[in-house]
Amino acid sequence: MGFHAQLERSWTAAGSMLCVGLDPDPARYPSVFDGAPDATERFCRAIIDATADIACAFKPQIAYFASQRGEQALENICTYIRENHPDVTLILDAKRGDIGSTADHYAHEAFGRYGAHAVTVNPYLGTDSIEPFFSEKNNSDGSGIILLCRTSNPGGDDFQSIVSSAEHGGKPLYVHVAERVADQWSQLGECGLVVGATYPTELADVRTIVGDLPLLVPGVGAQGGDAATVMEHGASAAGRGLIVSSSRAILYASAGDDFAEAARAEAEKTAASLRSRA
Ligand SMILES: O=C(O)c1cc(=O)[nH]c(=O)n1[C@@H]1O[C@H](COP(=O)(O)O)[C@@H](O)[C@H]1O
Repeated sequence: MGFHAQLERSWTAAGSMLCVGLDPDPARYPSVFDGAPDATERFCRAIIDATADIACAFKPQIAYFASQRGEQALENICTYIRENHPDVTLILDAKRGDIGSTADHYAHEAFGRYGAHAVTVNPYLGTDSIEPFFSEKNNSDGSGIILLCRTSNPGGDDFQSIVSSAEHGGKPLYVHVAERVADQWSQLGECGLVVGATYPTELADVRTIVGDLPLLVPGVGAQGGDAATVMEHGASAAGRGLIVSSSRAILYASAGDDFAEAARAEAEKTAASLRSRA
């Protein structure tokens, strides 16, 4: 099943557009995991099982695993999600982007090794850096890419808000990205875009440009974005179209033995603001 069809299935099954970000930081694990060699895998599985029925997506962040030599744990967790929670969309947050010959390997990593339904990709190397993600060799299941458009961090302004010359339309760079994805890259394969919850005006602009394409919206919870505002500015005409991601606020809702229950309670609170209207 392709990325977009999988996402429709997930929105319906979860009844919400909440994505739980998996950013496992050993320094913040509850003490029950002290000294456990498989702590990362067990911590993530506990969070996954506690939230799977109300989450449309899980989004593991690859750096959190790679920095602790945890690629095998990531692989196991991805397999666990695909096998035990098939209704939930698996998004690998890797923010890849490179020349075609290298992008080929990034695509194989995301879809072949980790079995992701979609992977986050940096658009700035252009069309030939995107094509390998959609080649038959790397992607026979219709997996998708989610392109960074207007990121949630303040420094996103440094480049993404620069307005092009009149010759190029006199628009901010993130608008050029949205237009390119909507008009051209969506013809190559199934796409989505990243727009931070912390920039609701830009979120509304991007929604207008890209029609029904899915928007991954990080920045609620720890970064201060508001879920209800995201719904208001970012939902598609059908009241769907969003993957609203929160990581730390859910993962570390409690440092005690009740961490999984606390994670669920926090996830429920956010999901309630993100109920799809369709
Ligand atoms: O692509 C992303 O997921 C992403 C894009 C963006 O613009 N901002 C952003 O915070 N993220 C990721 O989303 C997660 C946010 O985590 P919390 O702030 O703890 O919810 C991190 O894993 C970030 O790497």
